[in-house]
Amino acid sequence: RCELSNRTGMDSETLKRAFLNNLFYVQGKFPALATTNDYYMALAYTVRDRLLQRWINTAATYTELGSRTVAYFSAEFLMGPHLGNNLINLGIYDQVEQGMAELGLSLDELQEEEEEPGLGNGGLGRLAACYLDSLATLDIPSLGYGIRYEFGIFDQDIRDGWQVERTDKWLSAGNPWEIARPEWSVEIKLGGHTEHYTDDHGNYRSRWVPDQVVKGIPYDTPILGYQTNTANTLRLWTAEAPESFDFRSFNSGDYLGAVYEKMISENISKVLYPNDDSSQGKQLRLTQQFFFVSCSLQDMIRILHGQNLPLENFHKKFAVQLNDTHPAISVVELMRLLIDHHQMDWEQAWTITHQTFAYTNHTLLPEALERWPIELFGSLLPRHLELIYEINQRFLDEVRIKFPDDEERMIRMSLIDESGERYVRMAHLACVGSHAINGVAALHTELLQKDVLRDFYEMYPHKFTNKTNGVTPRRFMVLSNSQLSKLITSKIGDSWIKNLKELQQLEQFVDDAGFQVEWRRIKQHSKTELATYIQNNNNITVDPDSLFDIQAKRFHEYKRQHLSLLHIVTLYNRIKANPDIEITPRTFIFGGKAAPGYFMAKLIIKLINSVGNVVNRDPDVRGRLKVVFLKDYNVKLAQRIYPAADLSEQISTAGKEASGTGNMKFALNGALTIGTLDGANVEIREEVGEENFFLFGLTTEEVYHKRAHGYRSRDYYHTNAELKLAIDRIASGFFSQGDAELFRPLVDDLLNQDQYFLFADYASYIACQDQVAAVYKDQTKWTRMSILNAARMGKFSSDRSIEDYCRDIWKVEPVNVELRQ
Ligand SMILES: CCc1ccc([C@H](C)CC(=O)N[C@@H]2O[C@H](CO)[C@@H](O)[C@H](O)[C@H]2O)cc1
Repeated sequence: RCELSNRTGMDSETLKRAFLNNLFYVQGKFPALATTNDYYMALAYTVRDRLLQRWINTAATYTELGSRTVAYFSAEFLMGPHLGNNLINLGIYDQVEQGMAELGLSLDELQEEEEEPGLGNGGLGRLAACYLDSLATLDIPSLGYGIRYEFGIFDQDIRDGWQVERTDKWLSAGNPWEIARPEWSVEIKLGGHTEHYTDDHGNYRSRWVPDQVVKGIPYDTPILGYQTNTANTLRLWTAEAPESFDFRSFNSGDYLGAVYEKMISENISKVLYPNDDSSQGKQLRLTQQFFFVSCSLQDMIRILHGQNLPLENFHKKFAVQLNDTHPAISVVELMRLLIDHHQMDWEQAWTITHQTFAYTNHTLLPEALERWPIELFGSLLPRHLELIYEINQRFLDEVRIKFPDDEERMIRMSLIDESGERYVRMAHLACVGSHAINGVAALHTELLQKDVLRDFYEMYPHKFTNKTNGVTPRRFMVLSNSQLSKLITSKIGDSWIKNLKELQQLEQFVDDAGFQVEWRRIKQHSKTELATYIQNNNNITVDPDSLFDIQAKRFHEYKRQHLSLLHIVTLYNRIKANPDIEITPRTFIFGGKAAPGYFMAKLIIKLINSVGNVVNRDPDVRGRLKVVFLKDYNVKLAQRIYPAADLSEQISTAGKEASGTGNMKFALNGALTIGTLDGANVEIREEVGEENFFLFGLTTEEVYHKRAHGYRSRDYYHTNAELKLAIDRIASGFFSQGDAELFRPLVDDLLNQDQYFLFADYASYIACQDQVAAVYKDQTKWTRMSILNAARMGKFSSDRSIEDYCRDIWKVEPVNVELRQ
């Protein structure tokens, strides 16, 4: 018992003792020799013990009850650093901070030591992480299933203004937050051919004879809820060769051959594809998707059997959410396992499959919709291709009945794209194989139903619902903005952390001068913290009193980072035209990675740094404008940025950003939003009130209309003097030491295509920004709007999103976990 108490006690003394114990017995170090990493590891293991107690009790409870479980299938989980989040959810952050201080250590510094698991690109991966936090906090039995990439999203360095990618060796110092479970390894097949035979009951049977077998090893990470005993599991798969050494080849002197299998297999979970929103169609990517899906489904069948539940109840036990099309092969793999491995008949297998899966679409961009060449697909997954043909046949029979004599529709809806080298359309497979389909914001779901998935909406209107995204207030408020959270709690208590709608109660203090001063002081504090970070990392001095205007997200032309650049150049031109002009001092802060192969996105990063080099040094500017590019934007850096923002840039072309989630995190931290009516901006504006939102730009309908009726961006260039001056300034080479060629591709694209309507939205954007500058001068008004923004963001908690999924799609109930051991 005392040993147990020392490993589960939550008071500062016990924690300190356990910490020193782990430094000694786990790290094998004593203070004189210990490195910061030793201290971090010792603390991590101390916290892990408290997690394990809840983890084991949770698993025991679920096993006993055979609880219905949500399985969240995602190729990406952008978890962020674990230490701080686990301290918050355990409710021991302050005790540990005090304990460490008493030992002469800084908890902040120890947190800095943790390599964040960057197992995702952006929005989709981070949403999965927020959802795991909410599932546990709401006591919903759930499993996250994905890939344990050896190398996550690349580390971004900036060299001479250009993005440079560095390998993300996140596991090099070990990972105290995971436990390997080799005992639950499974094997998956790849390649080869299929054979068909009649079994001794006269049934027509198929078998898959692979030409490669790979082992999948699960690594489990506990996901603790906030102030609850529930700790769910994130199960990530690593690929290994079944035999790590082939002695036969070795003995025949073929040393390379001896480890060839090992190398090939391990490549499968080697690295995350760094593309965000454009499918490359690489074989390894499909192999990765099939690998984790097959491992996960086999694992779920093992769990079912372990709880003596019949396979026929698979869909009763598990609700599987497909996080975009990346795991869509699941539909076929479950059919194969049920029919080929468990001799189930087609109808029953299909009923179970259809009722198990639900599909979330996260993007409208055509280039992001995955479709696999039949050739590639069939060579890697020959049995699955056969099953897809069968699924397609039966599906098209259904379509023909509902829409007779509509060949066009058949061709449009088929799982097979017959054009070119022929392709498998993964979004179609996901729609046909799922009982529910959802978009991630009201406007996005509407556009899916009206456009991208229109045929499927007409075929299955009952399947479609909207599930507006959300974010976890634990990491993005309590952990990353503790001062603001403490102020809020001091006014309305702390139950807002689990019931974000309660933030609304802050409205009663909106005109309370003392509260306003406190609110502004805390924002100022966060801005000063970020200013220090910028000084240390970018060697740029920024004024914390200036308006912090921030755009932090992946680089993509539809997100229009180059539109806010046009604003910066416009302000600069105004100053150059009249240095005494009255301008609200602004600090423009950018953060975000570009997919390594995305030339235009990388050129925009270069342009930001080039404009910064000139503007930040120009004496005429007198420090009134500063441009900062914060490198290596990730979850850890995001936690520094959201609390320090005055203005949140959400300026995508209407109809392009499915939802956005950064927009929610900025507003929850008191930033005001300048944005278009796109994605979740629409709902944010509805909640906070149009008078507290800086709206500009074309609506989705107007964009459709302009695109349909021939849009000539050059006309805007010729009719808007400030726009022309800004473009000419860039085109002249002024920001590139006179090299007019450098940014020509960007300028030419805007003058000739401008497929994202920057020029069409320029005037209204600039006018809106001038309005922003005017309001910022009235700090009382600004603070009032800032308080109202945060107070009215309750809807955008990922807890609300998860409650919607549980009610409408997963039909799953919370399970209460007692700490019995
Ligand atoms: C195949 C390459 C690839 C990789 C990732 C993706 C993701 C769907 C891109 C993504 O992260 N989409 C973002 O998802 C967020 C969560 O729903 C939304 O808030 C963003 O608007 C959407 O861009 C598409 C294609």
